[in-house]
Amino acid sequence: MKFGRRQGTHSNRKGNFDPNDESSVQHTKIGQVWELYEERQPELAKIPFSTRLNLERYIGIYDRYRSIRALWLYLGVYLALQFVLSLIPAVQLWYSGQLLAIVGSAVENRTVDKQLLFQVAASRVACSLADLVLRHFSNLISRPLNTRIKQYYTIHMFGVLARLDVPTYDDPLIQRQLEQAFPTNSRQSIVWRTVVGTIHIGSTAVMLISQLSVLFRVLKDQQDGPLLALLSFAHSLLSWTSDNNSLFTRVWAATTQNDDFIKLSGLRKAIGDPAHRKEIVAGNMWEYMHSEYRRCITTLGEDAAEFFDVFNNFHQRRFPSLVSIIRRPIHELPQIVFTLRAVQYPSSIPLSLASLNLITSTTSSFSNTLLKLFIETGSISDNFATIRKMYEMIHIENRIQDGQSRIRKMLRSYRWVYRSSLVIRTEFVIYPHRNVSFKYPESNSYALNNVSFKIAKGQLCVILGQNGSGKSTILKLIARLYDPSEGQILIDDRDIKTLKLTDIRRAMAVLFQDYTHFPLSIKENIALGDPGHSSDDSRIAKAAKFGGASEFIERLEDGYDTYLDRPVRDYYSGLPEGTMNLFGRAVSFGKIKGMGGMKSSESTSLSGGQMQRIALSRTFMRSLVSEDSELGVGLLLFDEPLFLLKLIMIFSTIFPDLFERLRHLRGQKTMIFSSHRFGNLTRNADMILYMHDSVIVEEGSHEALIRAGGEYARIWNLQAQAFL
Ligand SMILES: Nc1ncnc2c1ncn2[C@@H]1O[C@H](COP(=O)(O)OP(=O)(O)OP(=O)(O)O)[C@@H](O)[C@H]1O
Repeated sequence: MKFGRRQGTHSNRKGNFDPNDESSVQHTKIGQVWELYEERQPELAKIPFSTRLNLERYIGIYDRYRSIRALWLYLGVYLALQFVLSLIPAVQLWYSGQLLAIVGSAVENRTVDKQLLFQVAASRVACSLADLVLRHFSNLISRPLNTRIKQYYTIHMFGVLARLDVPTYDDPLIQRQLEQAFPTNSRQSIVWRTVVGTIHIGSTAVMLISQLSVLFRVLKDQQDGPLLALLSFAHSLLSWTSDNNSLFTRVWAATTQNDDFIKLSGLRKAIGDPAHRKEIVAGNMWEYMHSEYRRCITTLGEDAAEFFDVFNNFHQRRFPSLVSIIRRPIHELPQIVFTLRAVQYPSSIPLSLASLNLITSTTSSFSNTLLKLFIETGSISDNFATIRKMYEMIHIENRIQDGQSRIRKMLRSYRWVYRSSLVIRTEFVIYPHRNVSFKYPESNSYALNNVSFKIAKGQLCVILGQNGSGKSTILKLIARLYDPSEGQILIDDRDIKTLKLTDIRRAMAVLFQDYTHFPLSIKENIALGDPGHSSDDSRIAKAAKFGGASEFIERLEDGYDTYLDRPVRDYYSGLPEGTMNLFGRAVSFGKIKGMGGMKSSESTSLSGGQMQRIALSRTFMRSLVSEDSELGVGLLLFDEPLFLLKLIMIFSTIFPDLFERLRHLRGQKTMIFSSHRFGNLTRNADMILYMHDSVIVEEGSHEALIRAGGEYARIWNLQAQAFL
């Protein structure tokens, strides 16, 4: 059998545009690898400012910026500087016109007004110095402006990201918008780029209008002045249209379905990623990978490149367009007009030469400015749309909607009932699942199918079942990471959806199977279990002790301050260690690294089990809250915690009464374990839910299930002895 890619299955998920819709999308194949899809624009939309500006959108953004008051002073000065800077070319042009007048009168009267000439020359020098100084100040101001805007924007985006729940965050549409609005490696924020771009468009417009009016005044009395100006402008405009192949102003996307290129990219990624190094070396994979890499590159030739490189080559290979061919003779026309005029009226040569020089230099700077203006207006409206999206993202509704009832209120009422037994702090008494069914977003099959069960307060429940049977999903629904597609989950007879999410989350501690480590210190990693006590070192140490992590943490060089994966990389110069530099000195970083306290490795390796102990300590940190808080953790959820299960297995053989003690230690806390393992844990569980294919097939205590003689009993008899 040969594996193959499914053909013709373009995704129709939300947010993907359909490349088969040829009426709105133009498809171009760029070489063997890349497919470019461009949105067809109505002709009118290619003209900047032709589409209606929706002012209300921008006013909304302005309102938000009003809150950063310090910005406005900087911005005012920046604007004033840009305005003055945009007038300087017109002033310079005016002085050039004065020079032209001096040349004209010199030709006519054979005398030069020396004083005026010096004045004009000095003024031009002054203009260019003023330009230099103003630009310097403008750069000085732009730095703090950029930093402040970027910081404001970063905090905003952190908030946007932090508040999203699991299904919302996982939505590919949201992911794409986040990537767009929150580029990770850009030095300038899109907001600052847009502010600068908008100001630049304004100042360019001022510059063009002021230059044009001065040029008109200077040339209107010159012979052939208007004609020469017209020809030069025609050339500038044509050069803009013929160069306008750029992708800047269009909506486009490029993809590839080329197997060799995809494989080549995968191989390149794998070889450069330290995570794969162990397997590559131990599995002796490098020879195969190298030969495959070579084969793919050889097959694809020049096309084995990223999109922009291939796209540029593609355009360079194309024959010049008709417009760019016509552009060449038009470029020479002003010279031809000047030559003809000079033959006809030799005496006018100096003046015509000066006008020609003035016009060509002005129009070439015009054409550049115009080109930039067109590009910027095209991309600026996209930028505004992106910024607006970015601000609106704070209003993205989480898929999991918050409830209104405070658990604290429930607690009070229970306190009243249980006045005599104040030990009871949490009232997470029962967790019934009522006919719950659930499908993951974007999935067509049930992960849970009509599941019902009931767990009483303080019970130890073990959910058993094979891979993919739905165990973790139950825990995720109890933690309200997702909501059931059908049915209800009740806590103390209240629908979990009506309870405040913060209260639910505060009242439970979860250790997920696919737990993660945050790129923070070990101390922070544990403290995040209970952020309210993050500066309480003794509590963190206690949690680490419970989690079985304290011993190895204390042995680490930096102890609790160790970073497992340091999020900030060190920078080194590019000279390779062990080689000679230009002056014959051996390149060695040893001394520098020693002085700077830089480590040879930027990550500290721990074993899988040790990693799990840190995650377990975080869970215990959370459950310690219950010891001195009014609303403590009442429910502990453990998703296949291998380390904990192993510990329980070992200790239960040494201390036969372990489960009694656990029960006592646990107090009123309810515990739910998801596990594959049959053993002491299941034997001592108050309740076992045995799952198969998204359904609970058996339910009860160990004894009851053994008596029932079903699947649980069968597997217990086959396997359990090994785990005891
Ligand atoms: N995020 C997800 N998106 C789509 N489907 C998912 C997702 N997570 C799990 N599933 C699917 O839901 C079903 C139940 O998965 P679940 O993780 O609950 O199983 P499990 O019993 O915990 O398995 P394991 O013992 O391997 O952890 C599986 O078919 C799985 O493929």
